[in-house]
Amino acid sequence: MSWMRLLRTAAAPATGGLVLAALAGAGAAGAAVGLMAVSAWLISRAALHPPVLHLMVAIVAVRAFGLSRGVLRYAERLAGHDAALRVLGRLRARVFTHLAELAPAGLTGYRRADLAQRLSADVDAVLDMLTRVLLPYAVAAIVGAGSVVLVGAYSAAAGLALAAGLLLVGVLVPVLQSRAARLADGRRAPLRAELATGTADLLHGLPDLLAYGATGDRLARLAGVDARLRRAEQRSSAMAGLAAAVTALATGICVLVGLAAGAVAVRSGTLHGELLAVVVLTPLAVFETAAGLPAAAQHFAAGRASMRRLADVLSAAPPVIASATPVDVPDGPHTLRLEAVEAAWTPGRPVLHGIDLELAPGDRVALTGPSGSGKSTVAALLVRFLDPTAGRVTLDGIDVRRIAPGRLRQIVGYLPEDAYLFDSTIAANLRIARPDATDDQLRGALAEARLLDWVDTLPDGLETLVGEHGRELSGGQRRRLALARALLADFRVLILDEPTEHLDDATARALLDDLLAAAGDRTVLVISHRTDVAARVDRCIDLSRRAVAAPAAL
Ligand SMILES: Nc1ncnc2c1ncn2[C@@H]1O[C@H](COP(=O)(O)OP(=O)(O)OP(=O)(O)O)[C@@H](O)[C@H]1O
Repeated sequence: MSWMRLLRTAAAPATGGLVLAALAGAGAAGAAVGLMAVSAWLISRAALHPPVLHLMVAIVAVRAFGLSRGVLRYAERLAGHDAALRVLGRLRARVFTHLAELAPAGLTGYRRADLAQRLSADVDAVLDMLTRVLLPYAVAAIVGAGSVVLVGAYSAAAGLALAAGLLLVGVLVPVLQSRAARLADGRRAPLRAELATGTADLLHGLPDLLAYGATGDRLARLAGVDARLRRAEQRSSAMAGLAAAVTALATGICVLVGLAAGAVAVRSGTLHGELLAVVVLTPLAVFETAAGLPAAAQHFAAGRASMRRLADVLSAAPPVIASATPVDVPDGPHTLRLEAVEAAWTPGRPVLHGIDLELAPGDRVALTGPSGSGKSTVAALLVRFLDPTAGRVTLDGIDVRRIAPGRLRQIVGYLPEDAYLFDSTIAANLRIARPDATDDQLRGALAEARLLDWVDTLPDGLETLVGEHGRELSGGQRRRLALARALLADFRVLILDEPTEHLDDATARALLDDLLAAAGDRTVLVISHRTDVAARVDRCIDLSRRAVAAPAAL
């Protein structure tokens, strides 16, 4: 998808509001030009001391232009921002939804901070594109054309000079400036992303960097990126200054040309002396409207770079595509199967080869194998984070590609090793699984996960804050809380990925026993390195004998 198509489709629903804003803006700028023209005539005419009644229409017009300018400017801001903020809201939701569709397999090529940047700053750029680029250009085009006709009607030469000055300030300078800004933005956007990811990396890895005394090196690298970014910003500011200078120069030249051409026309009798001030002063007001265009061109260059980054994310094909006509799967006991499955996260680099696996209702199966043998990939296939490149995954005999992903994930729950805990309360973390759960239901899930006794000792109970990434909890408590959340969701099939990783032996054994007891009659697939898991399950599958390196029959 091109950035232009993205902008067009994003702005299409707000066309009415944007047209209204452009008309109001043109009205406001036109009122400023009218105010200048009529005032110029009024002052010249009044100098000749005519009866005041001859000036009444002009006096009323001055008041009308003066009053309407503010009202119309307000209307432009209101309509323009209302339309642009609606576009912004819709676009942010669209980008977020697409990122959610891409996650997790489709996002491996992106860095988190970079994605956060796209979702915030790059989406915000659409607001600038509409209110600081599109509207100023529409307003300047309408008012510029009208003013050239007005001034040209009195003096063709002054009209031509105004047209040339407006083209210089509104088209030539912005085009040159946008070329320069494109070069600067080509450098600035990646530098900003590098600074954001580098800062996020530094913050996340601070304890380790401090431990190894490596902070200085990281800070120096970030300072280098910052310096390059500053230089790019300075170059872009210098261009803005140059554009402002050219605008001031063009305004002055137009006024002088208007004065010379007007004086000649007055002398030759083709222009009434009272109108000379109109020809000379009107361009001042017109250039006020055009003066914002070079800045608009800069916003355009920055906005286009952001829109390209968004178009790039939005063009990425999701790793799994939901069926347009999904098959319904009724509640009840479910059987999951992998049939001669091959899988790859990256095309051409298979991770699994010829895998068959059946999980019948109530089965307890352990999946073991060395690191990298594809255990988590099997889990990803079962919850359809990834589709097989060959073979199929079925639920009750139905290919999971024909089932709505949301429905499949209501039935099959995946508890990753690093299940995310939000920086909120215990209750809020549990209600992610079931927002309408009562406190009693939360307590029930905590009791099943053997965490209730501990929660009851806390002064704030369910309302206790768990800290960032659950930092206030021990490793075992974090796993149990994540398990309680999965139990609350009431998945019929539970996939537990390395539930006891990084725990000491005694804690790991107790947790594993509690996990399996809490799972009740659910189907459970435990992914684990631990050898003692085998004794606690019905069946044990060792992936090392079935991975790509050594494909073998089951
Ligand atoms: N989200 C992902 N994106 C890209 N490649 C991935 C992703 N997840 C896993 N892989 C790759 O797939 C291969 C198998 O990884 P997987 O995590 O399935 O193995 P594992 O047996 O679960 O390993 P571990 O025991 O270390 O967790 C690895 O080479 C890994 O790099």
